Amino acid sequence: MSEVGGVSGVGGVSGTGAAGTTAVEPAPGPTRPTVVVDDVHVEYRVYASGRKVKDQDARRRRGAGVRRARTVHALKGVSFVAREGEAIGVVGHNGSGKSTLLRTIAGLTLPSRGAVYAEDNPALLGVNAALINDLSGERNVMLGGLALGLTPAEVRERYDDIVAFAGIGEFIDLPMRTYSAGMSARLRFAIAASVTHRVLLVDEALAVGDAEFQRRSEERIKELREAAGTVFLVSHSMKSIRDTCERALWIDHGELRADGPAVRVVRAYERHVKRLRDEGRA
Ligand SMILES: Nc1ncnc2c1ncn2[C@@H]1O[C@H](COP(=O)(O)OP(=O)(O)OP(=O)(O)O)[C@@H](O)[C@H]1O
Repeated sequence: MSEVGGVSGVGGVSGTGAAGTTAVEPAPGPTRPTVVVDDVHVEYRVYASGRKVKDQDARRRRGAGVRRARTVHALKGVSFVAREGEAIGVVGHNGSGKSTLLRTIAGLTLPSRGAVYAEDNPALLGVNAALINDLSGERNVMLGGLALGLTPAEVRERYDDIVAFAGIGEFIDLPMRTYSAGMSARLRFAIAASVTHRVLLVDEALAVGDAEFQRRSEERIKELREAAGTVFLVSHSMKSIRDTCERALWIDHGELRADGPAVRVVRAYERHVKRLRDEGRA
């Protein structure tokens, strides 16, 4: 993370044993940062066709058919540091900015202000991963594997495991357009999870499978974490967040409302949702 001056130095805590004495084991410090999100703002420009202008002159002045732009401020000054070995859940209401946060960390959406510094190329593993619906599952495994930086030989080596993990049986020979939403999402997860990423971003993938698939994906996330990676998990399932992550971020209307132990953040978020429900606002 060369752009982050000074940040990579905060992980290690060096021993300070006095001369002539036995070296003192360094106290266990925080692990190395893998992602630094620094005051990130994301604004989308949304174009909508405006009201029809009846008056001809006004129409000419305003330009007939010119669409008016509106700005959606999806992230508003979000900052945090993620570290090696952490699994971080991201919770929040619909439209709060969770997917935008993941897309920004992955470098797919550019911040309008602020910056993201990441070690390695964070891989976004979501239901949106670019596969081609007219190709068979088998061709898509090759395509997805190559897109993740594997060689053709490496993809072939992992092929059977990927197909078994996705659990889509003989459908693997059929075009992906014949798959149910759950089947194609499981295949996307299986392809992306076949590579040990340093930073893995998972968007709702766990919600797509049955209980058995969810158990396997949670296990895989744990393995990736133990391989000293950092995993971000966006989910509306508070159980998945609690079972998989020890830390959670709560995004509320684009702002980071809480960052702390998953159990506490989830509890606070659930209380908030209940309060809104009680007040008839959710
Ligand atoms: N490509 C886009 N163009 C314009 N606006 C967008 C775009 N993507 C997201 N938004 C808007 O940005 C805000 C945050 O959206 P985002 O998808 O990040 O929320 P989310 O928390 O992931 O929602 P959900 O839980 O429903 O998936 C919303 O108001 C959404 O309408």
